Amino acid sequence: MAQAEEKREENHVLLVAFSSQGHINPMLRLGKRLAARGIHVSLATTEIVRHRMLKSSGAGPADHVTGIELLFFSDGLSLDYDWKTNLDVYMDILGKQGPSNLSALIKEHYTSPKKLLCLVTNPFVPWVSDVAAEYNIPCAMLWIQPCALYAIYYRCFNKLSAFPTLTDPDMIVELPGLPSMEKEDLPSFVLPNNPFGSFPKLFSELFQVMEKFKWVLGNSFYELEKHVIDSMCELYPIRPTGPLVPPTLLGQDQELEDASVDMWKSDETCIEWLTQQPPSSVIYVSFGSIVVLPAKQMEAIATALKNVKRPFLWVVKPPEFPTPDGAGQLPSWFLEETKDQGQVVRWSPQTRVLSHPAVACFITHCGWNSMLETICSGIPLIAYPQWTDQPTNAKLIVDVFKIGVRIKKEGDGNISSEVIEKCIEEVMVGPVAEQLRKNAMALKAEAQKVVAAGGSSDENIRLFVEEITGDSCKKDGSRNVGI
Ligand SMILES: O=c1ccn([C@@H]2O[C@H](COP(=O)(O)OP(=O)(O)O)[C@@H](O)[C@H]2O)c(=O)[nH]1
Ligand SMILES: O=C(/C=C/c1ccccc1)O[C@@H]1O[C@H](CO)[C@@H](O)[C@H](O)[C@H]1O
Repeated sequence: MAQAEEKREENHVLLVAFSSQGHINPMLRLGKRLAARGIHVSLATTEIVRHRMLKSSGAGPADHVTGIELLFFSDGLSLDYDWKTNLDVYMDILGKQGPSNLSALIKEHYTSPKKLLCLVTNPFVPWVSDVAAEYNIPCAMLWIQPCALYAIYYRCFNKLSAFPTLTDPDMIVELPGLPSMEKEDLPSFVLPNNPFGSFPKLFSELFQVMEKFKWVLGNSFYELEKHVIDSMCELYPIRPTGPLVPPTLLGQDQELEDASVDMWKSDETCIEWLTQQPPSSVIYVSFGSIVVLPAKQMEAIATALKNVKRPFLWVVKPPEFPTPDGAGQLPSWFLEETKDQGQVVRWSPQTRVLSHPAVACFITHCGWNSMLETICSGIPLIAYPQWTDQPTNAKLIVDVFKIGVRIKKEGDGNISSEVIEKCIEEVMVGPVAEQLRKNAMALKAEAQKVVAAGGSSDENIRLFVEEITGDSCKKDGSRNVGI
């Protein structure tokens, strides 16, 4: 047997991730923390990731990320398939083709699959637990959104609490460990008018068979979400092991190397530009890798940035599937009229941007990775959520973590530039801004503590490793540090 194969047999965990950067990177970072405790780790995802990584780096085959081996399987579709327009079809085909393709990959790469300690999956590929069962391997899930979302979906899809319906769309949702939530605060997938049917179906199936997952790990930390984490103890516990962000943001760069993939090439010139700006002066704006804002909303943000006359750095990622209505594009006047005020890039080195001393606040779509990176950088947020977990993440920012404000939509669903300007001023100057900054700095300090030796997330990882390697006497998945 070749040496690499021998290694795979011994103390090995296979992570399986959905193809988005925001799903793969927390998995890889969990992988690094397992590797630091002597586990051999590989990550399997779909072919599109290999393709995007090659495009972004222009380099040779992407088969390792700082010691973690990458393996790829087909999602059953061509690389240029327009998943954005056909989201439900995409999820359906992935759910049908993924299991057999992953199973074949495991057979091809592991001479004795049964010897794998564990498969770790994430919520958009829940069928991985069936592949694990086929080989009699235990399965864990890394929940890659706030624990609050885990609790909401668990209660909603097991019908343990009342949620809005077509006949009562405006009801207030009351759940243990969480503030009262209006429909604007709920994840879009639990709303009766959610247009993407595949996600409620996926989550409904997933949350009714949670016992397929021996462990549920979370990309969050106990001290950030203690009430809602405690509320799940009696139902199906979640063990927070995060924040799974680059070690530089946690003061751990000396002891831990980062593992992450870049699907888009970042424009490093913005760091140079940031260095020329006064401390805490720049408004950073980004809506992540997927959201494409309608032209009217782009116009409102552009107008607000120009009017506040403060330096800004705006990530405008060209839409993967452009439309003729100008969605996701800057208004034609913007670059010329703001050329001395700010910078626009197609993709930024976000974690370096957020931790740069010139950055004052972040206007964000509230993707959970962006939120954790901001928490670890200690700066306030301006929330402009769009879909999936983002509305709930915005609610947490404002009412639970108290580190930001939210841009409220008008009755017609649009946003006005005046409202955005008000939000910017609120987080930049005055007593509210001061309090938000204080709270943000306190959470940053807490985040550093939980991942350090003996911190709550570090302990949860230690327990998990003990249990998958059989070094523990108690294996019922219920132990959770902080509870
Ligand atoms: O210009 C950008 C915008 C985003 N990101 C990274 O992309 C991820 C976005 O994940 P998130 O969950 O916030 O949102 P998604 O893109 O998945 O909607 C985060 O890790 C960001 O640091 C980046 O590197 N450069
Ligand atoms: O990264 C995604 C992927 C969404 C997707 C892509 C293709 C087909 C279906 C769905 O979503 C982001 O994930 C983050 C972590 O779960 C989350 O916090 C962000 O809000 C999502 O935008």
